[in-house]
Amino acid sequence: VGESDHIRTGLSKEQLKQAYIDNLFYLLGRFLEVATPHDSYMAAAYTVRDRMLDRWIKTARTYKASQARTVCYLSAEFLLGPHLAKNLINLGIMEVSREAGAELGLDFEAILEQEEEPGLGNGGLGRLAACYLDSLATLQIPAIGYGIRYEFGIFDQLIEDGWQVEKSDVWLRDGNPWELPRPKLRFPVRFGGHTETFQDDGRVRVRWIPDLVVEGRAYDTPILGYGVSNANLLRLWSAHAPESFDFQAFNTGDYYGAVHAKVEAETISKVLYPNDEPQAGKELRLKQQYFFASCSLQDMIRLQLGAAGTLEGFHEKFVVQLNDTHPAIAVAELMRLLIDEHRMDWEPAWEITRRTFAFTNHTLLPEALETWTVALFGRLLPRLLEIVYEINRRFLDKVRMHFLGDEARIARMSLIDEGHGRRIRMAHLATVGSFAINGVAEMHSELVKSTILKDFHDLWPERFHNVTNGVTPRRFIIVSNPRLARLLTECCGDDGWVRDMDRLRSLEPLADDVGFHEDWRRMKTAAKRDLADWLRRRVGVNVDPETLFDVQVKRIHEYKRQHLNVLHIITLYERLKAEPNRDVAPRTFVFGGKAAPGYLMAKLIIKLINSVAEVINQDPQVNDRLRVVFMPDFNVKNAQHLYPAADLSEQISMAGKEASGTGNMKFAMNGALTIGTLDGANVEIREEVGDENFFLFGHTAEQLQRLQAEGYRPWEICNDRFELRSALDLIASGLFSHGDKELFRPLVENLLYQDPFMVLADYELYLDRQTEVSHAWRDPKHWNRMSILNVARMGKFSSDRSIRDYCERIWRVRPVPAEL
Ligand SMILES: CCc1ccc([C@H](C)CC(=O)N[C@@H]2O[C@H](CO)[C@@H](O)[C@H](O)[C@H]2O)cc1
Repeated sequence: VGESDHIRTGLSKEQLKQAYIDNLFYLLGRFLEVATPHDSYMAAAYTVRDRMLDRWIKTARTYKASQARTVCYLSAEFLLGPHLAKNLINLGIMEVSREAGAELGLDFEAILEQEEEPGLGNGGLGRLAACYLDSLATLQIPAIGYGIRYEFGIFDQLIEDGWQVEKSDVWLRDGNPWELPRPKLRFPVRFGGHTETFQDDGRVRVRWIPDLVVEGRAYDTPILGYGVSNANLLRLWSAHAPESFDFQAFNTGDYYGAVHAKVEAETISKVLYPNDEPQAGKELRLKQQYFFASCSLQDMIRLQLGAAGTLEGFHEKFVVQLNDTHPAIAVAELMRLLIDEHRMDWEPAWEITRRTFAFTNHTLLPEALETWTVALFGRLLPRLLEIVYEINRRFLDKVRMHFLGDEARIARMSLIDEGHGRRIRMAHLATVGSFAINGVAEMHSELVKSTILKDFHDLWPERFHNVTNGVTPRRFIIVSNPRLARLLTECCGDDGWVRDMDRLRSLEPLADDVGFHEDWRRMKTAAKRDLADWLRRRVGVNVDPETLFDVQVKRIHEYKRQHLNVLHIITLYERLKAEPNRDVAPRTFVFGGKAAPGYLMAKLIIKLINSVAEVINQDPQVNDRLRVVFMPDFNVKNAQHLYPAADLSEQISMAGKEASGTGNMKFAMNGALTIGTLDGANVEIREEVGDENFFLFGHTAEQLQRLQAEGYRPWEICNDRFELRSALDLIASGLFSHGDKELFRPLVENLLYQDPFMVLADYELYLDRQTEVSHAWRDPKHWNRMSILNVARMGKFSSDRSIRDYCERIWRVRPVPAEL
């Protein structure tokens, strides 16, 4: 029976309908008439999964046969988003599935809405990992994503009385049809205890006697490429107790004792840490990091021994990308496995290790650079501490030889920060153990070399690279914005742009085509209407699709400066109150984003946004021209409603703080114009789209540094900026807090007397640029021209380009097409 006509792999409408009915029947014990929307979703998911497994098995067979060099992407976060629509697109069966669903009387949108998104990440770093998995499969690069199967992902965000309220994310409640448990694939991971040395045929070896051993079990999720047969693997580890029930304890009536080991073990993969920059430094976090690093390396060693029977050449078979410092412990763990478990000597083990790892840094914020106290690290991972000490001893010997007598440099470069209570610098461990280090945008990579890793760049300039981030056009154009996707395919003549986005340049000549402008305006307005409907249904707020949709969605953080955006809104409000007939382009401000639960200032900013919204939206004098909305629970699923509908994308971080940003790329790819600072990837977006098609404002990173060096006194800025003074006074007056002058005092005083992220310094420049935006909006022909040129010139920011860069510059891997 040929592939195509097999009921479980065929892609024809009839085969999909039959497969759906069969899955409803045999997997869910349901039939059409009684199936609930969730049953329908599960049956649809299994129908799609079968087609993916078919490709996955053939891919695995092809990779095995070709002994292909494999990229292993180690990340504590994978923000995948809902699977169904994305997999239908990548299989090329979205349209035929819609038809099949219609003929079966199914509500396709309702089925898609059913899916609980796997929120196994916080923000940029986790979503980037997901985009990269999509591009690795689409480019047919043999790759494995390794991470943690958190039982609870990023919290669901409710807004109650304007405040963020966190609800646990029970994403596995109704089962997950996209994963395959691999109960037999399990690895032991040790914690605590002590080490002891012993003689082993004339050599001193070390054994680690742990006082806790947990078991890592694999759960596999196929990741299918777009328009190819390759399906790669995402392997997530879940923690279990080797013995999940202690019968002896039970016999003695110690019921808690009976399940203690089980509970303690499972806690390790229980929940994602919801912090998006500041390091928690919690023991459980270190346990999580070591747990998945160890399971992943043990799995690679199993594959290597299975394929080659030796660990020689391990670094030729595998290249391991460390997604920030969260998996950096892997450097020491590979040494432990090679030396202690596979009885290799230090030197050959180190040669393999340092040729295996590459490290990506995603942030310059000092509080996000992870360090662990030697005390905690040593207590939890005694053998790893010994290995870190030895790596450090040998490394510092080299540094001493290179920089004779420069003890200050030695202290700065050491893996151990001897000050601050002796802490292990994970960024240094990752850097010393890697053959390549990269930042995530040109400006950021330069700052990595000139600031946090300067000493290492002085020592190893050849190891430092830049790979500017990218996003997958499959999810962020085709799934999110099918109208735009159709228009682009029409203009380009085929869908080649989906895998080669530079082809969108062929849109440029249409930037002055009146007819095309009409198509373009219709596409954008329809997306804005969809968002308006969605916001009415979900948030209960009415917005006018004819207004300028000004959108800022990202994690809430002071360096991202959501509060600068609010100051603009308050100033507009005051201007309109003072001069009701003032010519202000009607705007709808949309905010969204989660705050780390312990980050009080970020939570206060959410409250301020909702409080300002409450006053403005109820003010009949202005609410026809100003409307403010905070969209709750910003996640991948909800974001897909926003990117197509935005006219203006707010990328207003303090210059030098946002490593790259990726939301900026998603908005510009969907035709939004960007108002932004010279920060992260904004710099490159402006270069690509043309500075005449980008609303740049603000001080540069150098200018801000100089301002700070000269002694920055934010309160003085207010003295001769009346509107700024007035906006801050209005907040302090209690207007937005029912007269309570205390509520926002911490925020107002922070801005007036510290303002660490230079909000006041950039206020006037921002407002001036925003005035220009309003003028530009008044000229739809000009606006649409800029919008079309933005999309035409965003090819560089496809994650396919990023992955090609990694393959050529760092990983040295080549595509291995899987044959169906
Ligand atoms: C220890 C807690 C913690 C958790 C996550 C992180 C991430 C590095 C934060 C993050 O997501 N950084 C973002 O990474 C994106 C992908 O490269 C960039 O586009 C963003 O600029 C950067 O803030 C730091 C510290």
